[in-house]
Amino acid sequence: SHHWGYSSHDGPDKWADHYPIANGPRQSPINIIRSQAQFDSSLKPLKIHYDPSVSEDIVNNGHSFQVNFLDEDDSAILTGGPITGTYRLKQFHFHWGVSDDKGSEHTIDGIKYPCELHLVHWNTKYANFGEAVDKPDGLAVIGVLLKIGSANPRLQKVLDAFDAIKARGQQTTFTGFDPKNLLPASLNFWTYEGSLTTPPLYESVTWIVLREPISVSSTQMEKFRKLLFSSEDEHPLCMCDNYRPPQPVKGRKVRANFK
Ligand SMILES: NS(=O)(=O)c1ccc(C(=O)O)c(S(=O)(=O)NCCc2ccccc2)c1
Ligand SMILES: [Zn+2]
Repeated sequence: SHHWGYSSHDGPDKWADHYPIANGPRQSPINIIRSQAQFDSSLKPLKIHYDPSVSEDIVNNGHSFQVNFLDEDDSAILTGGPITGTYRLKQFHFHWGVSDDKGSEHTIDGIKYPCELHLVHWNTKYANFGEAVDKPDGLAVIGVLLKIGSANPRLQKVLDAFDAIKARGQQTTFTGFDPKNLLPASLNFWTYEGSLTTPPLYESVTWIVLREPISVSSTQMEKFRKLLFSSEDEHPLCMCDNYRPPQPVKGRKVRANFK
């Protein structure tokens, strides 16, 4: 498939050339305007049960790095919130900026955060991730915003793996990691119907964006920026600004499970 990226010649403004859905009716991310979010008392609490033993490896895929999970059974699942049924954790990854003033995909009242964590889950009504990925109710992604503050010790194991996955295509084992430790204390969330934020941009994601950010220090962010988009034998390109800017809401409702 066509190579895409985040530079001026292959970045978000060019994605519609090969992925026309980029201009579709339910694209992500969006700017969440807090005053326009509607409290919905019918939203159930989010239930997140992650068995840490099913994390598998950490990979530099050339546009971010991701921690992959074994998803052959219901060891790491998401239920409740806006979704019906059971969704299995497939992977988590991040998006970040070249400086602390940008990097998140979702913005809150126009505020950009330096980084955003995405935990990708697929609906077990489908046989596997590949079957679910392009269905309107196929995926549920939890978004967690990171804001500059004290160093986050929960991120340390991830940061320590970066030397082994500096370049595109590199991977290393990454077992026993519990991403529940990356979540904030409160599971209050906004939710809306959206899409993948990278090509193929399928409109298959129920987005669940947590209201409470987690902390990350500037020093820790500098380590994210030492990763490379490029492979070992290419000219080194800093992996940063790997975020898509907010997309038109096109009449969609954003609901909140809190007032
Ligand atoms: N920002 S996001 O949560 O929307 C997202 C970003 C990247 C990816 C990815 O696979 O690289 C994914 S993914 O894990 O959902 N994979 C989507 C691409 C894909 C399609 C079909 C088969 C395999 C991968 C999601
Ligand atoms: Zn993402």
